[in-house]
Amino acid sequence: MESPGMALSDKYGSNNPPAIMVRGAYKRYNPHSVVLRGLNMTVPEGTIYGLLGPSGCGKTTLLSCMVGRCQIDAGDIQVKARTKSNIGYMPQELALYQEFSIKETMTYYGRLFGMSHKQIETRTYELLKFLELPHENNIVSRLSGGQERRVSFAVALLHDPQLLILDEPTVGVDPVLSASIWQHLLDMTANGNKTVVITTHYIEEARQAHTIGLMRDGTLLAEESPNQLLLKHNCSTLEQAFLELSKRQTRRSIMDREDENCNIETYPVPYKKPLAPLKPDNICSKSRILAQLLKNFYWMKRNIPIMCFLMILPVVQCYLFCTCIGRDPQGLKLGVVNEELKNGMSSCSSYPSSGCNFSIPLSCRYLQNLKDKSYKLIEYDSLDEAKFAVKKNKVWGVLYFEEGYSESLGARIKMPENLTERTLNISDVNIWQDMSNQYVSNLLRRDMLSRYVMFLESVFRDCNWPVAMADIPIKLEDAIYGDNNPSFGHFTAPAIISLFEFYLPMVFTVGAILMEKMGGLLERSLVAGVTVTEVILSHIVVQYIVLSVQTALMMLVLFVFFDNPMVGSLVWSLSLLFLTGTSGMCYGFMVSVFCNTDTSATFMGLGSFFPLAMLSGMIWPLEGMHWILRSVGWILPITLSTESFRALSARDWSITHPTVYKGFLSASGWIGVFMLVTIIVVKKNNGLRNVTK
Ligand SMILES: Nc1ncnc2c1ncn2[C@@H]1O[C@H](COP(=O)(O)OP(=O)(O)OP(=O)(O)O)[C@@H](O)[C@H]1O
Repeated sequence: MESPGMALSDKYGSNNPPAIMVRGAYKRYNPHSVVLRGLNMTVPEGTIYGLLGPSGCGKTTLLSCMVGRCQIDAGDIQVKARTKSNIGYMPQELALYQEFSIKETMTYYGRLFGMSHKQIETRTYELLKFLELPHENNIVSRLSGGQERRVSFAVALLHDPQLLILDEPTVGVDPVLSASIWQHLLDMTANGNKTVVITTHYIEEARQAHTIGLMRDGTLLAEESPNQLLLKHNCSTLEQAFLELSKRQTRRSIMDREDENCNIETYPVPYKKPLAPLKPDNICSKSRILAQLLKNFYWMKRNIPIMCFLMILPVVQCYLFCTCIGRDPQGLKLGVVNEELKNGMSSCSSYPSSGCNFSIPLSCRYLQNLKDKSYKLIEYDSLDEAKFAVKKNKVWGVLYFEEGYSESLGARIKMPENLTERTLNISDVNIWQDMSNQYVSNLLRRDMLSRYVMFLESVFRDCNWPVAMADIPIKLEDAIYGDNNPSFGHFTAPAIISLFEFYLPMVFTVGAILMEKMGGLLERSLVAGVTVTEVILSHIVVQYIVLSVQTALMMLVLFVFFDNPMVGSLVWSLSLLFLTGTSGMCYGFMVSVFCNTDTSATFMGLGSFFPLAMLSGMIWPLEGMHWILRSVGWILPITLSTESFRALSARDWSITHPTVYKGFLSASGWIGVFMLVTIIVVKKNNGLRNVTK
């Protein structure tokens, strides 16, 4: 049986060579969804080819394969306009940057096609006039649906391509304009140089096409000129002809199924090697990179609030981190039961705060020391009452001084020979604590001990005894690295900056790539000839500009305003941060090739953020983790770089120190891993393809 599309030129006697030839094309998205089933199609050069068929029959898929958006699994597609810049493609989705003005849109695509400023200007003027579009400064998102569609059409016509592939260009366009669009297409093809393939749902308007391909279930039912089609099937409308052919196809497939000997059409196994996609003119072109950069800057110009947010976010995070985390709690409440002040003795305020007198309540001097450290002391009459207050969470602990505390302490210090166990007990300060909060309880213990030593030293000083005798016999000398009184912030500041340095570029990259992927924008640019290399290069340029500002601001906040230690080489520190930022950006590329929606990217981003933050030794030293988790932690992207940054900032170790260079190696290694995975997936998907429509 003759297959439509196989012998078109014979049937029509057309001398035109084919501009597009499809032979035995098979395509499926998954095993249960075969979209093209051995389709044959011939588009003669210099003609309009109307591709008609019900929704879901595979028209868009076929056009996508023609322009290289996706690849067929088997068969052959030959497109005469070999390079992408000779093709004008209008996808079904609008695929326009909503924030751009019409002029910016035209400039971007014009630059992509290597047009000069003057050429873009002239062509934009012509197309705006012809398509009855509003002024070029209008923003795309503020146009009506039909106007947006016309802008999309104008983009496809902009560089006056040899082959126009239009997926439903007349949807939402009024009949008058639709007629003039068809007239324009007829004029274009009149001299036989330009070819148009067009899909439309308005079957009757396709009567103006030179050839009509009626498509159903992934094959062509017929491929004829409109008149021949009507004559052959004795119909007055194309719609009737299509119905007639559909009925025949349905009858045939029922008969095929009933006939045991019939070869039921199966998917070709093994697949033939798919065709290479249409190539751009070259892998990397200056004009296309410039166009990409231009587009990125247009985007930034139109999204100033987002850009400000991206700059301010790390500053605010660092500020909040330094002010909220790592500082000692202030004004903690402690209960006091002081039996020394009972039995008619007045309050602490009536006793001197110095002197070498053990018959006045020395407990008051110790308590004063605690008050000086911002503790709030609440007096209770009995120990039971005070302990109850701890249980009721009114105080964090209770200090108990027995009657005769000061005399017993004096006796203990002077060590008389008849010192009894009882005297020793009375000279103790008894403390009960709420230990449910590890950080607060440890802090209380630290302060109560250090303040006790200070108190004893002051007593020894007043009594003219050697002050050193009051201290425990351990001498903490000056710190070799870091501050003598390090704060938690000193430990975490390098981790915070590494974490932000990794995640901010990741978020920015995923946001930028997904925005383009989801709206079909990236695919339109890829069809227009942009290469993945160019997309990545132009993104890197913009990313580095943003990252430089973010890094400078974070460094200012963390190391200048909040004075966290930064004693090492600024050049190496910044280099390490940029390397970490680059690995974050590459991670972003990887996430964007795996994810097609914001939601999946958010899950992937969040899903990796928390384990990374926990396991990278950012909040807690790695030595405190279970050895298995510690081993995992060491190989994560920011662990070694954080350690390296700590070594640089707090210890001024040189690049030759293993801790420092391992950070650089780790960040570089991760860049390699992320990019390798990205490239593999991109190659597998034939570009940064979106599997959604
Ligand atoms: N990315 C994809 N992944 C999986 N299935 C897809 C994908 N794109 C299209 N399909 C399926 O392939 C079939 C053909 O879709 P296609 O968009 O090519 O049809 P169409 O003829 O252009 O339809 P319409 O006229 O409604 O645009 C549909 O069943 C659709 O669900």
